[in-house]
Amino acid sequence: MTLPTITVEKPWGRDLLPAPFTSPAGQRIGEIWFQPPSDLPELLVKYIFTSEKLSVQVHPDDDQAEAAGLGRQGKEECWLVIDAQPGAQLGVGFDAPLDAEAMRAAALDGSIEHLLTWHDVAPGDFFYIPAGTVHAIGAGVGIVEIQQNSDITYRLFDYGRPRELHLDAGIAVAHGTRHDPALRRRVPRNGSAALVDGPHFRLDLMEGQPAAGIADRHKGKLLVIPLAGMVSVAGASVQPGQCALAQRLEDVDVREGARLLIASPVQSGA
Ligand SMILES: O=P(O)(O)OC[C@H]1O[C@](O)(CO)[C@@H](O)[C@@H]1O
Repeated sequence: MTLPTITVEKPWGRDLLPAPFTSPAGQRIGEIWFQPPSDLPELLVKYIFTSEKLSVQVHPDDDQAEAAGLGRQGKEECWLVIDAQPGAQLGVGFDAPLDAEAMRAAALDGSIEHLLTWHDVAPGDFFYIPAGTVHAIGAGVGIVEIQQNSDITYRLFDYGRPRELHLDAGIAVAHGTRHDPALRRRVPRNGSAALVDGPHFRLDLMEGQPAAGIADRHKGKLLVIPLAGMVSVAGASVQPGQCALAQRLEDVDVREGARLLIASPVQSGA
């Protein structure tokens, strides 16, 4: 089953989207969401296309989301860069430790942007962003984002745009620390790679038919996100730019040379 999409306007989005996406005239689209199916509600897949920086922001974990009365899921997310203009960057974690008071002051005067660790990025760069990591996606990138199905973003700084900030809530959950280098990597141009192994979901990049071992990681329903080439789920073609629900990995057929991401939730206790 191919998931329905929602196009989301964003002040940092683009007037023109890369194929196969199209932007309605006069709208600045920043995100394409694939509506989570009712029988796999834990994960949300988005494409993100930027022309300006996103807010400097942070997300809560499961316990913090629940304590705030915002649902049972926090928001851990990960990004695979699929296109990047020269000089495009992602800001993740801080260069040096920062306490809550200094973080608040830096958010208020905007200097927080310069305290983040900014990474030059290219297609194939992959980042896992645990809840509590202060981050900002930069201008001129295209990203596939796989995240817990939660829409809780606490904005700490928004470059003066007239959107709501969430300083108290954000600083309460933000870690004033560096991003763990083990949580980022450049994935190979060819071949398969296990990208995320919990705690909330598993994510694999696959080329061609599933390699041995992948079936052990994705035992139940999964989301299929083709990046290039011919992929089908239960006999129905799924194109790059689409996302489909598969009942099981055996239903996914991948033609030689095709590349795709597959994602499945980690059930608690699994
Ligand atoms: O508040 P902003 O700047 O629009 O950013 C929100 C977006 O940022 C992300 O958390 C990515 O960092 C998206 O999942 C989310 O939709």
